Amino acid sequence: MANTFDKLEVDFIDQDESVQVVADTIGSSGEEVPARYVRPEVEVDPVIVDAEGYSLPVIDLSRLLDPEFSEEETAELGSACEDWGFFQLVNHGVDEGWMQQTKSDITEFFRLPLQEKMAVAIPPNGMQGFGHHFVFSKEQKLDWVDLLFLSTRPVDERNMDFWPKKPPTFRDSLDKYSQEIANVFAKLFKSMAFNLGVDEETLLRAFKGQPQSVRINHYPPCRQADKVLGLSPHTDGVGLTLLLQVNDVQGLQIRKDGKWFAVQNLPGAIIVNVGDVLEILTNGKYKSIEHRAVINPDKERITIAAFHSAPLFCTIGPLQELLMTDEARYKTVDGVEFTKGYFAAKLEGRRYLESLKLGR
Ligand SMILES: O=C(O)CCC(=O)C(=O)O
Ligand SMILES: [Fe+2]
Repeated sequence: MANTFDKLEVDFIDQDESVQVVADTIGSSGEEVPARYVRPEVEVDPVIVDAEGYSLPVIDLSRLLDPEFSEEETAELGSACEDWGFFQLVNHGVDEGWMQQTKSDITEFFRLPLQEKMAVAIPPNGMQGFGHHFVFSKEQKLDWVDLLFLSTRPVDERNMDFWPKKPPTFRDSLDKYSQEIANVFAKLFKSMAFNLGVDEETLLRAFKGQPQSVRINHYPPCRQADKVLGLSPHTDGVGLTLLLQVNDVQGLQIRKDGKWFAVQNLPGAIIVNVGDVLEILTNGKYKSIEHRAVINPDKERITIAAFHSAPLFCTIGPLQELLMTDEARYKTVDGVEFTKGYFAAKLEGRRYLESLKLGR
């Protein structure tokens, strides 16, 4: 069955080179970084480290679910989504065995010879598979990353052509991981609905069918790490993102008070962030915050981001229940328009969300 991403098949972009592989070409060599990867801003941008009195909120899922503590923890969750748009989730209950298996299968996939990874290469103008998204000109700046992007839910919309067959356990472990993460997502949404004072069903309806996709990021090391970016600054065009670091190399930075805050991922914690769609649904109460990924000079870094989106064929706008007490701060658009607008703006270095804001 055709997947939502196949339906979208990016007709709005003319890609000339869908697969640009960093790792197997220039990743570990000591040569000069090619000009199209050089980002002069990385060296000069101010970065906040933990010691400066900032610390990323930590939310405990077991407390959210425990009647004795849930009210207190839900208030913490709300503040984290309002003030930071990011938090670390501990005691999330994701099966440790599957988490480890997923991590080792992902690592093994990226270790395969290029030829074998190309078996699931992103086709021209496609979204799913291994490679690099939206490479459409020789002048365009590129991120220092090779990714594997897959649509994981609804299950019957998966396009297995892009799911690696090697290592042999890859498909099974990603399937289980996707289910575990979908469960966490549903629990978080329940608490968020409570915090927002809206009916749980209303919020879940906005994510009907629980569409989920994963972006598995492989950031090769780079001798001149302060000249490149693994992922350039962006916000996620989805509801919620759950990010797992596959190895213990840090690299995520988030926008805080005009500087970049370097996240120190707690061992085993999942990093959760609010995306543009949730900012719109909550009428701006929860914030979708800009973030980026920096590169390590010696070590590769691997992460898996699970995106929970609104279905493509739906409308995205502030929840009606919130508009009883507040005026709409964002336009309502349909899912296809939103997705196209998000990617088109991103390629121009703009934020689509800004053009949806009302009353400025
Ligand atoms: O790898 C990271 O630390 C960030 C990943 C991310 O922001 C994304 O995939 O959207
Ligand atoms: Fe992101």
